[in-house]
Amino acid sequence: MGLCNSKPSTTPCPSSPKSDPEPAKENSIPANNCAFSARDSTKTTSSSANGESQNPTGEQNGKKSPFFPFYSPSPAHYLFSKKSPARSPANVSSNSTPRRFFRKPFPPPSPAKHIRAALARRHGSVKPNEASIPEGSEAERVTGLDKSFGFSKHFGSKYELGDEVGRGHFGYTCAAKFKKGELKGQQVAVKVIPKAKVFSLFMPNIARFPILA
Ligand SMILES: Nc1ncnc2c1ncn2[C@@H]1O[C@H](COP(=O)(O)OP(=O)(O)OP(=O)(O)O)[C@@H](O)[C@H]1O
Repeated sequence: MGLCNSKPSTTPCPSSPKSDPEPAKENSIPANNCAFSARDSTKTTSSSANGESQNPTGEQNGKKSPFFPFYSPSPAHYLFSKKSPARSPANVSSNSTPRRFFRKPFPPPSPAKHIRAALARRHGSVKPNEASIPEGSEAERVTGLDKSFGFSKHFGSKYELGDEVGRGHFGYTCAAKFKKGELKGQQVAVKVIPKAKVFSLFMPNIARFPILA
């Protein structure tokens, strides 16, 4: 399929019947200017007067594409055909990478661990931040800090809560003072995060868990 844009020549078109002894007349359309000349020529080459195929490879070249109902020069149909070496079972088994299904290296973290850790902290069976390793001289400084993050029941007995000094996304910050101990009277900032917000944000699946509610 195509349009011939060349000038009309005096040589006869191969698709035109050979039996026509006279050259094309002026008012007739020249053979080279005719549309679909390639399709017509395919027809003429693929069959002869005897009905036998003159072009043995013509059948393969003129094969219809599986995607288009007409002739396509694309070799795509060969890839999808059973003759294609890419589809042969021998090549599939020997050359292709075998399919392997790997297991996940680690299981996904269970929310139950967080619950168990919170319970352990609450009941004192596990020291808070036991796994953290202080580095160098920082160890001495860190030991003085209260790192028992969590939900302290005795907060009110330790600190005197003051005014709110600011707000964040998760909670608000208040000024507070130590009530007793060595740090008595020292002012600190206490960040208050409502329990409901913590569990709804970080652990939405166990927000209504009865133990921590
Ligand atoms: N030690 C402090 N002294 C004085 N003001 C403070 C202190 N800590 C926090 N604030 C005030 O509280 C505000 C909120 O502090 P916060 O740490 O909650 O901020 P944030 O990290 O943005 O919050 P979030 O993590 O919830 O998004 C701060 O913008 C600041 O104004």
